[in-house]
Amino acid sequence: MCTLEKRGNLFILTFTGEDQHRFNPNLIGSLLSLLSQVKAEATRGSALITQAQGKFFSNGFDLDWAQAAGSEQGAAERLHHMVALFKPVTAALLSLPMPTVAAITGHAAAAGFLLALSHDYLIMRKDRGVLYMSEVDIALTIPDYFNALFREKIGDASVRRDLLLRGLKMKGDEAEKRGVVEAAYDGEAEVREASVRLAENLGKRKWNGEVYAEIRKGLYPQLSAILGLTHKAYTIARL
Ligand SMILES: CCCCCCCCCCCCC/C=C/C(=O)SCCNC(=O)CCNC(=O)[C@H](O)C(C)(C)COP(=O)(O)OP(=O)(O)OC[C@H]1O[C@@H](n2cnc3c(N)ncnc32)[C@H](O)[C@@H]1OP(=O)(O)O
Repeated sequence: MCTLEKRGNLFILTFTGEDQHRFNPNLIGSLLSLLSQVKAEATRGSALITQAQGKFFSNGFDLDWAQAAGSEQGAAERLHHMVALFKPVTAALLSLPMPTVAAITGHAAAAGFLLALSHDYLIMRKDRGVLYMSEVDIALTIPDYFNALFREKIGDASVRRDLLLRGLKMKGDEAEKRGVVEAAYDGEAEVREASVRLAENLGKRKWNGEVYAEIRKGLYPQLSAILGLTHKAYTIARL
């Protein structure tokens, strides 16, 4: 379940409840719909914070839903279906006309990590929660847009290797030290407060959202191309 709250200039998207916030077609659909609402209601000064309740930010795709297909073939088809359904979520975040912050107060695994990394800034908890790409441990290959996001957002090849090839469960301290997250704090409250502070400060710059989104897409050209995001040039003179 996910909800959207407007708090001044901030849009707060929350995965509610104490479960693992696993992505299945229902939750992916809700997420996409809320992101469309954020885009529609965006104004100069808007910013998005994505957060979660409980011990997980998100534990990735809902493999139980995939297995419920009742056969190996069916499970693979459902998994591929979720991969395809989730791609527009990444595209929506990459093209959102406002700064975005992921407030990671719990575990972010696989597609859950990808969702966090699709934000401009990641604020993480130190004392609980890991960033973890479990695919190598559960024998799943990595979809093209997952790889593109990691390649373009994590510059250090050894960090990408440790996450994707070693299945490292990276805690907040290390994630901050190795440049995967903007900052890490002890305690849930500190993460939420820091995320709001950062989002409000970014919002105060009152950037043109369309230009902001175009500059972001230009930062990640391979990912934008894989996501089917076109690039427009804007020449809006400062009036
Ligand atoms: C067009 C279509 C083409 C498609 C083609 C594509 C290819 C085919 C498709 C393949 C798809 C690939 C992409 C897949 C994406 C997915 O999402 S698949 C689903 C993946 N999800 C998972 O595998 C789940 C992974 N999660 C886990 O393994 C665990 O949940 C966890 C994250 C490791 C957490 O484990 P858990 O046991 O729950 O941990 P805790 O109990 O919370 O913690 C354990 C102990 O550690 C302590 N702790 C936790 N964090 C910290 C910390 N930061 N600092 C200190 N201590 C910490 C915690 O307190 C616990 O301690 P104790 O309480 O003392 O036990």
